[in-house]
Amino acid sequence: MCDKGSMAQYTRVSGFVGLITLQNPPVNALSAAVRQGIVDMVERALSDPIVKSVVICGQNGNFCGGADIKEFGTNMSGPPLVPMIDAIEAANKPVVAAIEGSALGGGLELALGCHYRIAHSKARLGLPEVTLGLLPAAGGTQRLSRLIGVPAALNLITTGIHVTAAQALQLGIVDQVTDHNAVEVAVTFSLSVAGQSMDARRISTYPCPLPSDFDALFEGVMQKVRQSARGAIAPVACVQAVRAAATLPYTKGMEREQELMATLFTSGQARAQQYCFFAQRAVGRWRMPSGARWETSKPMPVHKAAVIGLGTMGRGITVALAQTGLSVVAVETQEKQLMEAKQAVSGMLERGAKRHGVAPMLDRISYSQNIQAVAEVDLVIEAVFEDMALKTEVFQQLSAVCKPGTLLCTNTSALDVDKLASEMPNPELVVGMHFFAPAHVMKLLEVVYGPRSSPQAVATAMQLGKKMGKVSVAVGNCRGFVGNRMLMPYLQQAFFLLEEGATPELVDRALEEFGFPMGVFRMSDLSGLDIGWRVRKRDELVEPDMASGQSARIRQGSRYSPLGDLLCEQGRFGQKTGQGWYRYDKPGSRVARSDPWLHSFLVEYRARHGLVPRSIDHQEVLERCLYALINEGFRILEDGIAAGPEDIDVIYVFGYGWPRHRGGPMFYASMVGLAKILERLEHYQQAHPDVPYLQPSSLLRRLVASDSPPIHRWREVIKKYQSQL
Ligand SMILES: CC(C)(COP(=O)(O)OP(=O)(O)OC[C@H]1O[C@@H](n2cnc3c(N)ncnc32)[C@H](O)[C@@H]1OP(=O)(O)O)[C@@H](O)C(=O)NCCC(=O)NCCSC(=O)CC(=O)CCCCCCCCCCCCC(=O)O
Ligand SMILES: NC(=O)C1=CN([C@@H]2O[C@H](COP(=O)(O)OP(=O)(O)OC[C@H]3O[C@@H](n4cnc5c(N)ncnc54)[C@H](O)[C@@H]3O)[C@@H](O)[C@H]2O)C=CC1
Repeated sequence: MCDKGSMAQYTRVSGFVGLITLQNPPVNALSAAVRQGIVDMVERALSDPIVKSVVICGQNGNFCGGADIKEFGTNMSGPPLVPMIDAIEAANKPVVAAIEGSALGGGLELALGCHYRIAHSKARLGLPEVTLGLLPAAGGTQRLSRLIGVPAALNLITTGIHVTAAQALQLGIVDQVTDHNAVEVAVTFSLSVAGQSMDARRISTYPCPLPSDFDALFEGVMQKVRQSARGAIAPVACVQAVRAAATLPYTKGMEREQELMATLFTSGQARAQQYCFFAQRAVGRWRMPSGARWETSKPMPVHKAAVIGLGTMGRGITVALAQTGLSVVAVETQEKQLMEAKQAVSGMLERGAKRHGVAPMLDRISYSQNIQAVAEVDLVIEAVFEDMALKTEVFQQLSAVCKPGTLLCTNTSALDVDKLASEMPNPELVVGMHFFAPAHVMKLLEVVYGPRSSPQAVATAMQLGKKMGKVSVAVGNCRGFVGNRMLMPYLQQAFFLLEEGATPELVDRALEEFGFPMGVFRMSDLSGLDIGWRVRKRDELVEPDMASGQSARIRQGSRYSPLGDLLCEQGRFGQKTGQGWYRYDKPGSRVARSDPWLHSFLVEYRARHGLVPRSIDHQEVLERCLYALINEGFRILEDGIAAGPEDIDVIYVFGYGWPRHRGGPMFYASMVGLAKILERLEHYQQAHPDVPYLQPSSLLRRLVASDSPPIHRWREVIKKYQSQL
């Protein structure tokens, strides 16, 4: 017997079992139609006298990815989840969830309403609502706390992590894990408990086990989430909801869960985080200005890869490639570096393997000092010093050594990828693969294409990035690509603010309160001040100890702050030298302390240049630093370097610590209001006419003139703008 009409299919199997299958590909999200289907089919199964038990599963080996996130911004209709799940729990016939694939968010809440949960060994379970700016408001906070206890529930709900079936069994979330067909196992099991009372299986009736150190536990977790979430409200609400589970009867706890969800549901933070969810997926559907795009570009197979240069980046890239299962040839010319790299790579692989309970992939890597060793690889990632002449030489050697068709990638952070390609016999095989440090940890990868890069080369780099677990974004070739290019005006404004009266502490505090894990000066100290100094020297911006007065702060016709150069001249390179914008107890130590020397230096510097310090507030810091960065984002869109605002936002959230609950710089601009951003940029530009970065971009003006359309409609305006250029 079978009813295929709705988005929850009903079949009677094994004679007496009502099997309800959710059907909403690709993840069986609980859309209004699916919820209606479940309500109808559960009612049907429970009222059918022949049916003794019920099994709920998902189509195509995937239980349920939770509520349909696309519905959140709309007028939601259809049956609500809470009464639907309550009705399942109240059923007088056993209801068993057969979990294959994912049971996430509302999907897991649905399973928690069932009397038993049987999971396939490859299944993943979790309550990831916090990552969408929400909390599990279909009873998830109340039932999970009762089922697995408060500490474990807090961990799952405040982090949104997915657990494996084995971990879920250990925690007590599922009753059984199987390597066989989970639906068949669930059907057989459901018949074995048919006719029994389900009173002891209704989680909502369980008492919530209280930990002995109750207050200390909640205080500790609250402190932790406040520290790591930096202004995000969802993790705090999650802790409050679990606390309600621990202190209130179930119905009161449910009321509290709903109350907290109501605040989150309509918040800007939830909109921002849900935007990020879809933006992260949208960047995979890349396109190039030539019209080449993801669907029509076939990646080349990559089984064996090489890394050239085993410094900071090369080591991380080697680890990431090996962890993906590829064979890696790692080449380093300096013997000492090679020895150190071998040790470092092995250490990273062993630590990673221990964390994930797998074998380290040490035997996947072969080391060499000779570039001839890469003859048979499918793809090379070059990570030698940031020097165009050296990179050109290495690429020429690679062209001679590698088999035909090998893809040649550079990890340059700012050099001209197209210029490098133009020196090669096969420029179509050259792309940038710009990883972020540490390369085996950071999620972002910018795949940089030039006008000569073939779509196949871009597709291959994008696919490899995905396999490596990276969020890969295809971007055009320009100085600094997307991320580092936008960083320039941000850093510049931070320097100017110091000249005008701010301190590194004040600027950093404003940015950290905004949600960055580190302010611009603490971050610069961590990365090393010498990196920017070297770039500025190459750009001929650095002048030896200049005279005082205005002209000392003008370079190439624009305002310039030599503050960073002056620190470097003193050997203050940041954490590695124990001194930078802050002081550190010793070189390499991480705790940044206020430095009286730096404050006196700033006072003396301002006096020398006739600068009268003024009081600067957080608002000005945010507007000057962030709006200048956003303005450059608009220029990047104008130039076609990024295909859309989502690409920029994903780069900033995954590579630069932009707080996810603020959606990324371009989304943030849309929330602040484009007219306001334009007005403030015009205001600051009038005050600082010698700063080109504050000159509002034409695209920003155009968008404001078009009544500031919502962010998902910017692409239309950009396209029109570009066609008129
Ligand atoms: C499931 C995954 C792990 C699969 O991963 P993968 O295979 O890699 O595929 P993807 O590329 O990620 O996805 C494929 C495709 O599917 C889309 N998609 C995925 N999940 C969803 C989803 N849940 N909804 C919609 N679409 C989804 C994805 O976007 C892709 O499509 P594309 O974008 O076109 O490429 C992985 O996908 C994943 O992790 N998914 C998300 C899982 C998740 O976060 N689930 C939680 C969802 S939130 C939830 O369940 C909420 C609740 O439980 C609470 C419900 C209560 C709601 C009631 C509201 C009441 C509020 C009261 C307010 C009152 C206000 C007032 O008073 O007025
Ligand atoms: N360090 C960072 O945070 C980031 C750096 N990058 C880029 O990655 C590249 C490498 O940077 P780092 O790893 O920081 O440099 P690094 O200085 O730590 O390492 C470079 C390594 O290349 C080796 N090398 C030099 N010439 C070689 C050759 N011909 N063959 C083989 N090995 C050679 C050197 O001996 C050294 O071990 C640069 O282009 C840099 O701009 C990109 C993103 C972030």
